[in-house]
Amino acid sequence: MGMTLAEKVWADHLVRKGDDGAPDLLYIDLMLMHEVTSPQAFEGLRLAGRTPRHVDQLIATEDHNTPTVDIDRPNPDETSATQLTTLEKNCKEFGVRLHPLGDADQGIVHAFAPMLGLTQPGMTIVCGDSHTSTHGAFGALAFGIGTSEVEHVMATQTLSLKPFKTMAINIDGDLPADVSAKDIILAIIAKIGTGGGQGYVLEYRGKAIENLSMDARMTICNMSIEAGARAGMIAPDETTFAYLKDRPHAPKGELWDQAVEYWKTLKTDDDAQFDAEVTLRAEDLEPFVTWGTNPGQGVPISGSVPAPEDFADATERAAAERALDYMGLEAGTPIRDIPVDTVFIGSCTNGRIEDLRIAAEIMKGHKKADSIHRVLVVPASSRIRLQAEEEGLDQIFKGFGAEWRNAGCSMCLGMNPDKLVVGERSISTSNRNFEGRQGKGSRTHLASPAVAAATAIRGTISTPADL
Ligand SMILES: CC(C)[C@H](C(=O)O)[C@@H](O)C(=O)O
Ligand code: SF4
Repeated sequence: MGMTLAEKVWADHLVRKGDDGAPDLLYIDLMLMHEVTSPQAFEGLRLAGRTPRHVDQLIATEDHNTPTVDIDRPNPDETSATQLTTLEKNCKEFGVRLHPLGDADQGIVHAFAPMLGLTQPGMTIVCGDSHTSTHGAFGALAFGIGTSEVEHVMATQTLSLKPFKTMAINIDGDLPADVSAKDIILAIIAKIGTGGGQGYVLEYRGKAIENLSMDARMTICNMSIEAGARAGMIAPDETTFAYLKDRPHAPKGELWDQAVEYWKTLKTDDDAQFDAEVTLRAEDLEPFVTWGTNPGQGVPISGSVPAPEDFADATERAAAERALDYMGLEAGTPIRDIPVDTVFIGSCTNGRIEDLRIAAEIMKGHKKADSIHRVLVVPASSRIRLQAEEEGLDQIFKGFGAEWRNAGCSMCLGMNPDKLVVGERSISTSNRNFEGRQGKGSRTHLASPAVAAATAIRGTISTPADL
């Protein structure tokens, strides 16, 4: 029987097969690191008197605790400053490459690496971060790991783990005009639930996926974790190769030709069997917005806030009740009637150049609604910021009344100065809307850059079609 893409990458990295159901030992090609989940791993190595086994297969950046304004001044938050100086000291001591704040290639860990051509088809890639699934957009087997596993990979460049089950997510047909990659993944999570992908690697397939750009594919794979999956993958193709060509760390010359020959083999065999399959019709999709406190509590923008009794499952009903209370929403309220206070365009889900272009195109010639307190536009990496400035996007954002920021995780999570205050409601292009995610008592609605931009103009949750 044939093999799926994930099974092929797994087999190509098998150091040792586990006996009688024991975990396999898997070789890890690349580990990405940031300031939050690396200190303990470095300390573990130090205490054991070890050094990294392949230091050239490790690379770090600063992204979670970094400010996005006044980056040349001392970090206003002592804990954040300590996190960042600790990473700098550790990388210096152990010889790990680091792109710190202020470096031309600094950025969110899941944005800077693909842009450097470090993320390549067929690789195994890990990071102490749950959105490492982003890199599966290139046909890599990429997944988040815990701090003790970060230490294990530093010391051995391997990981002990059991193979993931495989789930095909088929999306055929053509996407309607105002439907984006973010809407696809929010619809998938709403369909299979935040636990639907538990133990699986999801392979996104079908014409609608093949027609997507690499930025859009990264948006989809990024949120695989929000469906409970370990990883998300898309088979590499000409779109992938064109994105990677001539990037700093991509293979060059003869090595490029050899790499592309191998990369072309990385697709699921026609006779391969997935453990599960889910199918959505692209034509059925529309812009999606979350109403609740997990990424699965979302509805099409034409819908309304559901009532707890709409949920047959008792657990879901109780979760909906709690979510409505936390979000301060009434069942039956049309999504388009919900006013927001703040708009955040950024994160490793939707902070790339295509996302900024979409938002700028919608915001051009408009001003932010008077009812909107703040619009933050935060590029996912410094290179993206420079690219956006070359294209004049920053001028559009500033003319609109938005704040144009330096690269970082920013308001995606409340771990740096970019936070919401209690009760403040945002429309956010990030990937999590948990209670307190963007700051204590914050209320987050997840949506695409197009919906965020249209909402910034109208003040209530909107799509460009509403302008
Ligand atoms: C800080 C890090 C461990 C965390 C994660 O991995 O999810 C963060 O990136 C997030 O998005 O909440
Ligand atoms: S942008 Fe958000 S989701 Fe992505 S790595 Fe940073 S905190 Fe995590």
